[in-house]
Amino acid sequence: MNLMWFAREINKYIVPYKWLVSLLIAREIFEAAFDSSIRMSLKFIIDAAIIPQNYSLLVLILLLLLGGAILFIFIGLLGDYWAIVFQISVINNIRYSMFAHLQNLSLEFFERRSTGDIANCFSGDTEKVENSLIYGLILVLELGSIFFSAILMFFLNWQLGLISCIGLTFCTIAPAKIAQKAIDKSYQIRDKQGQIANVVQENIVSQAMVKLFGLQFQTINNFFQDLQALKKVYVKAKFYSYLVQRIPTLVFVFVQLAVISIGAVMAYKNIITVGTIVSFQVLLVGLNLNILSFTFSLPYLIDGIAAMQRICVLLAEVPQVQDASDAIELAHFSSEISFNNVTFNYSSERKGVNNLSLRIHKGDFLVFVGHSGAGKSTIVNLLTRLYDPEQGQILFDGVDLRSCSQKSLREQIGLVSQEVILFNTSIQENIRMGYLGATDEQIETAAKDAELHEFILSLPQGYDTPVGNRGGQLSGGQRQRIALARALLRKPAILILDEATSALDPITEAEILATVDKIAKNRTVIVITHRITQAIRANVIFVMEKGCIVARGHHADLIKQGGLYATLWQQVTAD
Ligand SMILES: Nc1ncnc2c1ncn2[C@@H]1O[C@H](COP(=O)(O)OP(=O)(O)OP(=O)(O)O)[C@@H](O)[C@H]1O
Repeated sequence: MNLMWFAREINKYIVPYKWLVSLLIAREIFEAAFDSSIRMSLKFIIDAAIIPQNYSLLVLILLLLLGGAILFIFIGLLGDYWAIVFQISVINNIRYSMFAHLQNLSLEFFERRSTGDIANCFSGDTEKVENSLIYGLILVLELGSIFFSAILMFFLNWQLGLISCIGLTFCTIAPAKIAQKAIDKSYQIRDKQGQIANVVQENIVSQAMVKLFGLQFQTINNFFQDLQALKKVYVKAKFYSYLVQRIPTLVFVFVQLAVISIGAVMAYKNIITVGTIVSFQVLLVGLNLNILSFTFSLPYLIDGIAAMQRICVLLAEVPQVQDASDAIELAHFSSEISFNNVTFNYSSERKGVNNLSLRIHKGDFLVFVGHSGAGKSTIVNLLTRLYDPEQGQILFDGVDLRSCSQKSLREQIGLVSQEVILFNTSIQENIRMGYLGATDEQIETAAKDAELHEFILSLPQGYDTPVGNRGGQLSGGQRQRIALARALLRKPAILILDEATSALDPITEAEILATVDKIAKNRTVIVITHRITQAIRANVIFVMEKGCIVARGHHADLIKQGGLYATLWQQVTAD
């Protein structure tokens, strides 16, 4: 059983709450000691007080037990409170570490791991770890009680104590092998549950499509298959878990039987007193309860270990794009960005760009055109360092992007993409995400630049108007303008529009492009587009095909060259 591994991992999150752990352990020790003392007191009550008729000793023992019981209740309640504070502190510590780690992971990770599965690490997995903490504490308590009982058993009679201890050892060793299997299977359950969470999440966000395409039957059927797969793993895992739970109790029945028989014979032959055999039996009955409670906790611990393994896998993810330890802060963009023989592929099947070289000068208005999948957005991904090139270099004013901090690069870039991400908060707060330190006046200026201000003022709640879930209460054009205002709030040296207007109607598109033209005067602007008519405004056009730049120049030059650009232009103008 990976108990030691689990203890080591969980310990990292427990360290700040060591004082709570000490209090909880002290409570466990007290409770275990008191529990055993009650069982043991019978020997003294019978052999030293009842049989010799020593009334004052009997009263003294009972008073001591009463005092202990009052303390037991008080410490028990206090311990429950400490345990609750301990659990939520440790679990929140794990959640915090995971969340902070996620913020540093590269885009590649979020494309590889499903959202529902990641979310499941925060809810389902942490819940399992939380349970394992609760039951882990019970386990420690029961182990403490078992330990105290074992000492008292030796004290009462070493032969019977030895038989009991051998049996107890077997009770704990026997299920260890199965426990490892149970943990492995439990890990698979957690994985399957992550997949199911993802399916549900995906289904909720794509309800419009499910309904329009009549996919209800198909999705229900697929979901049923997923549930069946979960059931298969679940039954196996839980059966192993329950085996781990059952074996100690079954073995202990034989230990009890052996002790009763041998103890009864010894008492019959006057080798031990009646008080000893009664106390021993009470200890054994108590021990049985301890073992029941101990084994009841094991499945929770198994689930917790599997969940912790998943959490550790997530925490072990290494960001593909990282700042070097000696990363430098980029100065304000002053001259040029150059791509020198850059090659990048998302995977062996997914080609990005191939041996690509280009220059972007300060103040340029560049447009990248080309068919879908030509690699236009990949250039933006590389320029913003969402990915690093496999070969070649990207130099920003002569500094390799790999050697500068991601923050100092991204601070200089304002990006508006086709898919606008808005948070379910007010218009003002959505714009503020562009620069958290912005004043209300700066937000207003950005909104004016994006020609959004008048529209916002026409709303009853003005800048405080909520945008709704994923900006659902606004039109596509309004969402794009918010995204533009957000990008402008950063006062970016480089403004990138990646298919930012592709989804808009021609009138809204023309309005936004006119706004961009005005803004472009003091900036470097990069436009990625399918719509070749937008290229006419550029001072340099890059034509892309299959990850390469196949032509570059002004509109008139490219038309003269007669390649892909001219063909695309002809197609559009012929329409
Ligand atoms: N995140 C990603 N993971 C894997 N492959 C990707 C990813 N993004 C793009 N690709 C692949 O890289 C290639 C270039 O894609 P890219 O998005 O750069 O093209 P594009 O010219 O911008 O296309 P479009 O105009 O359709 O947006 C495509 O084959 C695409 O399938």
